[in-house]
Amino acid sequence: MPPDAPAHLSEEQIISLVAYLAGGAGGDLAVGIGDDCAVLGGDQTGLVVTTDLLVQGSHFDLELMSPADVGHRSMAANLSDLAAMGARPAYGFLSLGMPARPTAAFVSELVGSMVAQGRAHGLKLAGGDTVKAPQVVINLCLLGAMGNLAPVLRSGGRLGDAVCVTGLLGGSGAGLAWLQAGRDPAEAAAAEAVAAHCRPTPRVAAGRALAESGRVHAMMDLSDGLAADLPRLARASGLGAAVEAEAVPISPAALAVAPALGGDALGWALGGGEDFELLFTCDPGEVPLLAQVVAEAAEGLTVTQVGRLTQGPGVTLIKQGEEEPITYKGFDHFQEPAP
Ligand SMILES: Nc1ncnc2c1ncn2[C@@H]1O[C@H](COP(=O)(O)OP(=O)(O)OP(=O)(O)O)[C@@H](O)[C@H]1O
Ligand SMILES: Cc1ncc(C[n+]2csc(CCOP(=O)(O)O)c2C)c(N)n1
Ligand SMILES: [Mg+2]
Repeated sequence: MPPDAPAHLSEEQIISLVAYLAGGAGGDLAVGIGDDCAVLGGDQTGLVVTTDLLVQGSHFDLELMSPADVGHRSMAANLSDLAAMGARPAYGFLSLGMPARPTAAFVSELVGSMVAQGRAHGLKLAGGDTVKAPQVVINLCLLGAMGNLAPVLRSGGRLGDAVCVTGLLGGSGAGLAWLQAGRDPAEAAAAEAVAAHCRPTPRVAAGRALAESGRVHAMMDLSDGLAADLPRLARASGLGAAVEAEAVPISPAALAVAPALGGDALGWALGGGEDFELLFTCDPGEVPLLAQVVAEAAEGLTVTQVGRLTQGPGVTLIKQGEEEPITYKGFDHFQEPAP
């Protein structure tokens, strides 16, 4: 253990410790721990690999959503990491843990929805593992193919780059808050937010089109929220970033439920997580062209410039002209609750 390790670790500190123990990329591993996917080299050149573990109570609550929703979300979360590299989904491996006495209806709903979401993006389920577990746990490992394209990494950002996001942010966090407040998911005002949370759309075609354009410098997907994910992209690029609060494309779905829940729509947009939109950087002059590329690839999906890459250090939020360090927090599994 490193001598300066704190007693209790955050999610990010755990990953740093694992990366320290595992050692970095090299040899036939082109990109190891630290990006959305590992990038294989040597005989496996052109393949990227991602894996995500989803656990009842941490990532989904089967009291609040259907097994089909859980299956869809699990596959979407993983496909989103392939999208972030510009990869084409290829093969999936599903490891499933379930309590005793699982029913055919439950497995059909969960896995059927997962397979349908994968197939819609060209992915074939090719294997996995099944065990009894105290609660439902789902691990997907996906392989993506780059073809003749180089994967778009988090580390390619350049000073002065425009920082852009696809789509709208905050809908998923708002939908989760609605469900966790015990509100009726069928209520019209919340339908869009609940759908954003239960049935997110991974931006596979947009990610591929952005990679194909050759004009994107760095890219990742937004799983923990802009407030957590942009610092990762900026740090990987050796830079900082500034975000204009007024430019953040807050989802109308989040704005619609905020008053009823006493919630903060900007907070969901920056820190709610699980929107699974793409975050990318490019020359500021290329934003309109890339917006067109994305709109054509993904049925009118929008691109919004939310800020720029700076010398740093760190990420600042510009609110009504005032620049301050970003205080919104993204999602961390091991975050201690506020005292
Ligand atoms: N237990 C672990 N062992 C090895 N590598 C890990 C472990 N946990 C995370 N990583 C690696 O650390 C990096 C960041 O992981 P993380 O799960 O935060 O990925 P992400 O893409 O930021 O999030 P998401 O998977 O939600 O999109 C990835 O390269 C991932 O493969
Ligand atoms: C029951 C329940 N509680 C909390 C959340 C919120 N949540 C869980 S994981 C995550 C970020 C991405 O995860 P990871 O970093 O593991 O990929 C977020 C925002 C949820 N969806 N369901
Ligand atoms: Mg990711």
